[in-house]
Amino acid sequence: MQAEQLRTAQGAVLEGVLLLTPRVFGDDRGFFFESWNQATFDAAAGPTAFVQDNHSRSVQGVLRGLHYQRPPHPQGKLVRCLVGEIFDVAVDIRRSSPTFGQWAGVVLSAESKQQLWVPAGFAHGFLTLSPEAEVLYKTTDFWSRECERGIRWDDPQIGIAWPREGLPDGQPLLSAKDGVAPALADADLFA
Ligand SMILES: Cc1cn([C@H]2C[C@H](O)[C@@H](COP(=O)(O)OP(=O)(O)O[C@H]3O[C@@H](C)C(=O)[C@@H](O)[C@H]3O)O2)c(=O)[nH]c1=O
Repeated sequence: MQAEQLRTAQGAVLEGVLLLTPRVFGDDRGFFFESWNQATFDAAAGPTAFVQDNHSRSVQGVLRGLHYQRPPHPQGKLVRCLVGEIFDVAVDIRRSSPTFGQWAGVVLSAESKQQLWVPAGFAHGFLTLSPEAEVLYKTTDFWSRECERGIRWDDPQIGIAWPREGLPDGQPLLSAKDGVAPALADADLFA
C-alpha cells in the first residue's frame, strides 16, 4: 500500500489526511487486494482503532456533507468507493491548524480502489460523479446524534471546487439537514 499526502488549493499539505493506494493482484479470475490491514494502515496513519463500518448508495448529483462529530465523539473515517466514482473532500476544521478552513479533494472510484483517510478534526463530504455510487467507510467512533454537525457544502470561505460532472444543473441533491447547514464561520467547531 502506498500512502501520500494531499495538498490544499492553496498548495499546503493537509497534515493528517492520506490518500492510500493498495497493491492490486489481478488474474484470470478477477482481482484481489487487502482493503484494510491494521499493521500497514497503522504504519501510515498511526495507531487507529475502528469501531463502525458505514455503507451508503447515492445517485449522480447527490452530495453528502460536509459532516463531522464534535468531541467527545470525533470520528476519523477511512473512505472508499465500491461502485462508481465520487469526489471526496476533507476540510480542516481545527481552529489552531495552519490550514484551518482549507480543503483537499480527490476522485475515489471502484476502479482505482484508492481510499481517503480523513482523521478527526476534519469535516468530510462527497459528491457522486457516476450514475450511482456505493461508498463504504470505517469510523473510529460510533455515530452520535448529539455530536454530529454539518457545514454548508458551498461555503465561499472554504471554496470547494466541486467537479461540474456531479452538478449537471449546478445544484447537488442534498438531505434536508445538509440544505440548512451553517457556514464554517457559524459552525460549532473543534478548538
Ligand atoms: C451517520 C449515521 C446515520 N445513521 C442514520 C441517521 C439517519 O436516519 C440515516 C441517514 O443519515 P445521514 O443523512 O446523516 O447520512 P449521510 O448524509 O450519508 O451521513 C454521512 O455523510 C458522510 C459524508 C459522512 O462523513 C458520514 O460520517 C455521515 O455523516 O442514517 C445511523 O444510523 N448511523 C450513522 O452512523
